[in-house]
Amino acid sequence: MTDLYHPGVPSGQPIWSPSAPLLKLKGLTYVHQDTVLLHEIDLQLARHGITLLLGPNGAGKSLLMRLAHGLIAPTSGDVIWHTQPDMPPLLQAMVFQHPVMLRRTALANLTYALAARRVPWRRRRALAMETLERFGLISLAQRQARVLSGGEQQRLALARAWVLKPEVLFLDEPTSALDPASMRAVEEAVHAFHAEGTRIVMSSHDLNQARRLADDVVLLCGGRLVEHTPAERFFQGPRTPEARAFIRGELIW
Ligand SMILES: Nc1ncnc2c1ncn2[C@@H]1O[C@H](COP(=O)(O)OP(=O)(O)OP(=O)(O)O)[C@@H](O)[C@H]1O
Repeated sequence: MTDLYHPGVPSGQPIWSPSAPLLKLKGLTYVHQDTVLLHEIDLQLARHGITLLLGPNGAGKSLLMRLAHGLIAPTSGDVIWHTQPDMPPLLQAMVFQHPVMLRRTALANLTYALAARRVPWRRRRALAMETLERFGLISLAQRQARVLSGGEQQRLALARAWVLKPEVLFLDEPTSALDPASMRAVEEAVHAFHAEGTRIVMSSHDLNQARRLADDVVLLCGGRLVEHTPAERFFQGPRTPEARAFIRGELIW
């Protein structure tokens, strides 16, 4: 954690700076049964923006997000969130590729999340209904969440994240298997989160989507970080042969 401390300040006193990276991954490595799934990832993410994780199947995108989100522990290396001193940890949420819904109605999935956040019960229903409306789900409020279609569940998962007002949101391929209208709704939601100040990190296989959404792009391949570049530069003139091949639609491993 030493580099979160200003070198000129005695006794390691932390210096808060809004321009410092929000997240640093340092030498992040994840090994499962002697197989190295993530190799010494060094990555710094700015405080604001939308980061797209790209890469072929099995590149390690989900693993990277689960490690950063704290769902699993790295074998070695560090996940360092640079937050203001004396402030509570950042409020984070993650929406999975196949969201897990509670065995309750769509509405109750949201009110339950609000209860877990200790929102007073008098306010929960109104907040949940307002959010369902926003995500085009109001007509499904009383339907069991687990019988909703894949696209509806994705939107409900985003709505559930929305009511939590997270400061950081990880999205794991949130539009895979969605029809064009649902995909557009999810992308609008991503923009809305961003407009509310939520830091977004998401994975996708859709290069057009990455072009539409990304401020910066992280390309992973075979558990290694190949390139981390501002989105415009990534699409106009990627630095690495792997990134050039990936944009051409060629397989990279
Ligand atoms: N808990 C785990 N135990 C063992 N292997 C795992 C585990 N989680 C992920 N892996 C392996 O790690 C590699 C990276 O998986 P990950 O899900 O991160 O890939 P991805 O880039 O998100 O792929 P996709 O685009 O197909 O979703 C894969 O080879 C996967 O089989």
